[in-house]
This record gives sequence, structure tokens and C-alpha cells, in this order.
Amino acid sequence: MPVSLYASPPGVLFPRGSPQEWGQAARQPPGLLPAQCRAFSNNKILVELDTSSGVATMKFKSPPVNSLSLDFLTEFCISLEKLENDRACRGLIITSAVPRVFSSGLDINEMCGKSREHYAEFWRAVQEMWIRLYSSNMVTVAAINGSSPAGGCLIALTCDYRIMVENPKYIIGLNEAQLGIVAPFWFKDTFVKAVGHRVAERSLQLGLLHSVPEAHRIGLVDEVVPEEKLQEKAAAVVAQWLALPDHARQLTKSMMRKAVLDHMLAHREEDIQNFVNFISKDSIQKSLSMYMEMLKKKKS
Ligand SMILES: CC/C=C\CCC/C=C/C(=O)SCCNC(=O)CCNC(=O)[C@H](O)C(C)(C)COP(=O)(O)OP(=O)(O)OC[C@H]1O[C@@H](n2cnc3c(N)ncnc32)[C@H](O)[C@@H]1OP(=O)(O)O
Repeated sequence: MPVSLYASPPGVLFPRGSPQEWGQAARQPPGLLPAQCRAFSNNKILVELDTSSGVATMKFKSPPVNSLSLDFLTEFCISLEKLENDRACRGLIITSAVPRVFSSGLDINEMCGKSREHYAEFWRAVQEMWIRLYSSNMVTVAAINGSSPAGGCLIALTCDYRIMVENPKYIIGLNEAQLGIVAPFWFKDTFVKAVGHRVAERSLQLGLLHSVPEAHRIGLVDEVVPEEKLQEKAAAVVAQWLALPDHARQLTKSMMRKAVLDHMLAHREEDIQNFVNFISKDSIQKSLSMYMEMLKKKKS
């Protein structure tokens, strides 16, 4: 069921290069990795595939906070497509190589002071990322080793399973309302599927960022572990899910996610127009600028 890039309307995403060219320049020289390990890396994401287990680890490496810029999202989708098309890969662990942050969500700079065409291109890339991950045939586990607001939380929610590191400083949630913006229906649907309607309604209206124990209590994350156990736990979970016959697990996943995915695909263009109209409003631009100012002031 994964949606092929090539099936997308021409020119909508990934203007950069053919599949054969992806990541070639940055490929690891032979001999640096164990024989059963393949790696590819671009600027913002590192992927290592262990062909003996069939599990890839994707590490976000876009400091300072792994914000989801257009370039990041493009790399993310290309990496996903490469793995999806690789018969040696059946499972994916997504984690961060940046200390203390999994992902800070959508890059706010992509939503400020740009043209309507840019907003449309950016939003299409956000949609594409979600569609690919939500419809993936792979077992997907988010190994959340840092804070994960808004779009970062969406990536985690879109996976099959979420494991978060216990740390009193880490937060996770869909805090869009705090920025004066609105989580779109497919963010909301993904959230509701994980935590239920009542919890999602309260959390979304208040734009809550949950502590790790709270996130665990409401079902936003499935498990909490100490930092040093995260990798081991994520590998164990993927192995458990991969022990089932692929076709049975994949068809079940597809059945469980079909309604939400179909709804989004049916309203994709309308959703882009809605985003462009909303984000172009002066009042929304002002809210986002004030939020960025607040982030910078917090540091000083
Ligand atoms: C109709 C539909 C309409 C709209 C839908 C839109 C949906 C939007 C979804 C989103 O994802 S919006 C983004 C929401 N994200 C946030 O609110 C997170 C903000 N960031 C933080 O809370 C923190 O940065 C942190 C992730 C907790 C990390 O804290 P830390 O103290 O480690 O870093 P610091 O805050 O100092 O940030 C470093 C640096 O990075 C800049 N930054 C942070 N987040 C973003 C971001 N999302 N986009 C762009 N830039 C970001 C921050 O300003 C600092 O920059 P500086 O060094 O130049 O000051």
C-alpha cells in the first residue's frame, strides 16, 4: 500500500535527482561497516540497515533541534522510499542523533514570510512524509530520545510503536494551539487513534506538552525506558513484531489505518489550500513571529 512517489502528480515533490542518485555521494566507503550493514546518509539524516535482522535505524542529525524544513522532509521521504523498496528491510527504528531533542516539529521559518507557492510546496512535503510513514509496510518504531513537540510528535504518532526515554526535561505533544495555529485534521486523527477522543480533545485545545510519565499514562507513548536501554528495547520490539508473517501484519495495519489515510488522500489538495490561506493571514504570521521571538528570548 505505500504510495509511490512516481504516482504523485508531476513536479509536486522531489525535484532533486533520480532514485539512482539518491545519497550516492554520501554513501559510506566500503569496509567501514560490518558486512551485514549498509548505510546511506545525506545532510540531515543517517540511515543504517542491518541486513541480517532486516532492521534499519534512521537517525535525525540536523542540529540544533531537528526542525522539519523542506530539505529535511525531502530527505526523510527519499530515505523512506529507499527502505520501502529494499527487500532486505522489514523494520525501521527512528531516533535522533541530536542530544535532548527528537524533533522540534515543523521548521517555523518555512511558515514565515514566504510566498503562497512556497507554503504549498512545504505543506505537500509535510503531507508526503506522513502518508509514506503512515502507510509503510515496515514495522516502524519511534525511539524518542528527546523532546518532541508538534510535528516531532506527529512523526512518533505515525509509527507503529513509541518508546520514550525517561527524563524530567523531555516533553511531547501537539502544542499547535499555543502557537496560535491549528493541528490539521490528519494530525488530529492520528492523535485520536493513539489516545482516544476525550484525551485528544483536551490536549489539542490546550496545546499541551506532556511530561514523559504523563505521555505514558495517556497512551501517547507505549513504553518508557532509561536512555541506555532505548536502543536495545527498540530492537526487541521490532523483532517481536517481525516474528509475525509479514502479509498478515501488513494487511492488518492497512485495514486499521485505511479510513484515516483515505480521508487525507481524498482531501489532500483542499488541505493544502486551507493551509496556504490560513498561514498567509497577517494575524497568523504575527503569532508565529511572536512565538519565534519568545523562543529566542527564553535562551537569553
Ligand atoms: C490549517 C493548518 C495550519 C497550520 C498547521 C501547522 C502545524 C504545525 C506544526 C508544527 O510542528 S509547528 C512547530 C512547533 N514547534 C515548537 O513549538 C517547538 C519549539 N521549540 C522548542 O520548544 C524548543 O526549541 C525545544 C525543541 C524544546 C528544544 O529546546 P532547546 O532549549 O534545546 O533549544 P532552543 O529552544 O534554544 O532552540 C534552538 C534554536 O532552534 C530554534 N528552533 C526551535 N524550534 C524551532 C522550530 N520548530 N522551527 C524553527 N526553529 C526552531 C530556536 O529558535 C533556536 O534558534 P536560535 O539559536 O537562532 O535562537
